[in-house]
Formats: sequence, C-alpha cells, structure tokens
Amino acid sequence: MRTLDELDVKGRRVLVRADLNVPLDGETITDDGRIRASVPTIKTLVGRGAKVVVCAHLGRPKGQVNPKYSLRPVAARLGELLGQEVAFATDVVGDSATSTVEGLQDGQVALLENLRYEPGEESKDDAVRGEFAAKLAGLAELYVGDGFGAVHRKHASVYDVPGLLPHAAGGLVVAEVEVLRKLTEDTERPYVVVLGGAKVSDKLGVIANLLTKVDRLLIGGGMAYTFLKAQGHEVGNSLLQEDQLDQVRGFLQEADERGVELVLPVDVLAAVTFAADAEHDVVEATAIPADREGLDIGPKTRELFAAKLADAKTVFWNGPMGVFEFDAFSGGTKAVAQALIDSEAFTVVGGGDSAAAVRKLGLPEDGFSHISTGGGASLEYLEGKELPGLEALED
Ligand SMILES: Nc1ncnc2c1ncn2[C@@H]1O[C@H](COP(=O)(O)OP(=O)(O)OP(=O)(O)O)[C@@H](O)[C@H]1O
Ligand SMILES: O=C(O)[C@H](O)COP(=O)(O)O
Repeated sequence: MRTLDELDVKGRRVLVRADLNVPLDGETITDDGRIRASVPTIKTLVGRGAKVVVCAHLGRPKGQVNPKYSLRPVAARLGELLGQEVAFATDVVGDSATSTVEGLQDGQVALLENLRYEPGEESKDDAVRGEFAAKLAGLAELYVGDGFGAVHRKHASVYDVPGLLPHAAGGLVVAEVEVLRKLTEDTERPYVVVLGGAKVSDKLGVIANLLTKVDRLLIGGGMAYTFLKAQGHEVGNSLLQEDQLDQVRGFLQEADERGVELVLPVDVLAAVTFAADAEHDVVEATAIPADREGLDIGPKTRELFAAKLADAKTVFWNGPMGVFEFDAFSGGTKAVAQALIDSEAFTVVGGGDSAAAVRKLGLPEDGFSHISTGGGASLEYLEGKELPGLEALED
C-alpha cells in the first residue's frame, strides 16, 4: 500500500475515508476513541497544506436521511481535538457538500454528512455504487483510506472511490495492519479468541474460519444465545439468530472434530426487560426462563473465562460480554478485560464498543498490547480474508 508520504497533497482536495462510528447518547458522544484515532492522519494532511474533506458513516441509517445518525456532533468534537474549525456539510454529495468543499482554504478541514444517508454507499449493485462513488470522488483530487473499522465493507467510499482517484493508506490503517499481521504470523499458542457483542449475524460468519486457526474460542455477549439454543436450551427473549441455528450446530460439531475448545457461558444474568434498572437474577445458562433475556455472563462464567485465558499466549477479543452500557450488566465485560490485563499474552481488543467498554469501565488502556478501532474488520483480517478496503488501496 502507498502511504501518505507518497502523495503530494499541498493545495489539493484530499478525501479521507475515516471510521467515526462512535456511540452516541442523543447528541452526546459517549466515547470519542475512533475520532481521536482519526486525528493524526488529518493533522498530517493539514500540516502539509491539503484541503481535507473527511467522510464517514455513523450507525446504520440504511440509505435514508435520519437526524438520529447525523455526524454533526462528530464534526464539533473533531474540531475540538484538531484545535481548528471543521466545516460541516449537511449532505454527502449535494449542494452543501459542493459549496463546503469549494470554500476550503489550504490546511482547512470539512466533514461530510453520514455516507449511509445515500443508498449508493452500501448498494450491492456495482453500477449504483459506482454512480455514487463517482459523485463522491468528484469532490476531491486525492483519496486517503484511513477508516480501518470499515475496511471489511465493500462500500462506495471504501472500495470504489480509491479506484477513481490517486490514493494512499492513512497512518491508522497502516498501524492497524502492522499489529494484526502479528496475530496471523507465527502466532504463539495457546491462541484464544473471545467473541461477544450484538452484531451476531455479521460475526457468526467468521467463526468457521477461526475454528481452523485458534485453540480456544470463548463465546459470550449477545453471540452466546444462538449457541445455547443450538444445543437445545431455552434462551427466552435473549438476542437470537434463529436463521443461523443450523450453521451454529455445524460449528459445534466442527470444533469438536478439530479439537478446538468452544467455551460457552454456564450462567447468565437474566433480566425481565432491556433496561439499566431491569430486575434480574443469575440463572444457569441452560435454564433461562422463557420471559427473561440474558444481558450479561454470570459469575461462574466470568471465572471460567478467566481460567481459559490464564495460560493463553495470544488473545484477540471482540464484542462486550454483556450490555456494558448499563452498570448492572457490565461485570462480565470488566472480568474478561481484567483477565486480559492480568495475562502475559499478546492481547488485542478490537471493536468500537469493545474499546469504548475498556475506557468506560476505567481500565488502563496500556494493559493491552493493542486496542484496535476495528471489530468486524479485525476479525475478518484474522480470518485471512481479502478485505475490500485494503485491496482497493493496493497499487
Ligand atoms: N447479551 C446481550 N444482549 C444484547 N446486547 C448485547 C449483549 N451483550 C452485548 N451486547 C451489546 O453489544 C454491543 C456491541 O456489539 P458489537 O458487535 O457492535 O461490538 P463492537 O466492539 O462495537 O464491534 P464492531 O466494531 O464490529 O461494531 C454493545 O452495545 C452491547 O450492549
Ligand atoms: O462499528 C464498526 O464495526 C464499523 O464502523 C463498521 O460498521 P458496520 O458494522 O455498521 O458496517
């Protein structure tokens, strides 16, 4: 991949694809880690006299304008972190974007509105995506791919635009790839992967491949219930990917055949509803009442997972063990994070919410070997898959 140093950016409009997909509570950013991670590349471009046009997505508005997913609060925070104003375009490739970009002087920065307001961004139809990509590319002269958390998405801003403009990889992408490569080459064993979170259907897909690489797979968070159900247990109202039960049964069997230890929760915090103050009890994972939902792993599981991590030499963790945003259901995530901190292994945490959880729970970030901005992206990298956003940056 060409790096920033190989692009002559002075006086030129540079489109930077960043991952600014941060958690919001209304308009308040609850964790700005991904914005902070994007700052060095933007600062470098500013320092070299580029006109910097940042583009990014927030959440999943599915091709529709939805104020709930506006990047406006992110523009304000980015401005604070950069120490300079960030002009905000209220659309992606419309009049506001055009005039905002035209108004940029050398060393100034603009942020476009949420890319995913445009149906062309995520379209599976190459022509539709290509049409949108051409409009986006038309705003700039050069392209920098720096949104590591989104490089696994074959989206217009990630995959198609770099094909239309001279391009380079930003510093964040280069740094992330360098660390993750260590996990794929001469991995020290035991190699343990911990999976949780809520993007169950997305991330179940990576398991087939991980089973060929890891020694142990610990499954918690919203991911665990599809496994428990596949084993024939009641999971009540817990997060469930009903249509992938057969696939998961296949994983259970394959893990067995390959001698991979697949470790599931043995107890969970089962709540009456999805709320911060929800009434809840610790129940056996095999006996979740039909009217309850599992919102965290239970105390016995925390001990079990910590024991399974104790002798690891390499650990990758993606996805919180529970709804850590609610204090009552953050204990499992904290226990797993602490087990990684206590371990002598090479430990990598990946994912927007996983990294946010580490910070929210007041854990030391330097207790991990690396905190990656990518969740799904890191997992797919570890699978050894060719990632569209990295492929597009290759010369
Ligand atoms: N048992 C559960 N039920 C419902 N939601 C859960 C449960 N456990 C965890 N979650 C939720 O999972 C979310 C995070 O999942 P996600 O898969 O998005 O992780 P991530 O670290 O952000 O990775 P990525 O970067 O790929 O998005 C959190 O908001 C958390 O509340
Ligand atoms: O949060 C993430 O993992 C990235 O920003 C990608 O978001 P997505 O899973 O909605 O594509």
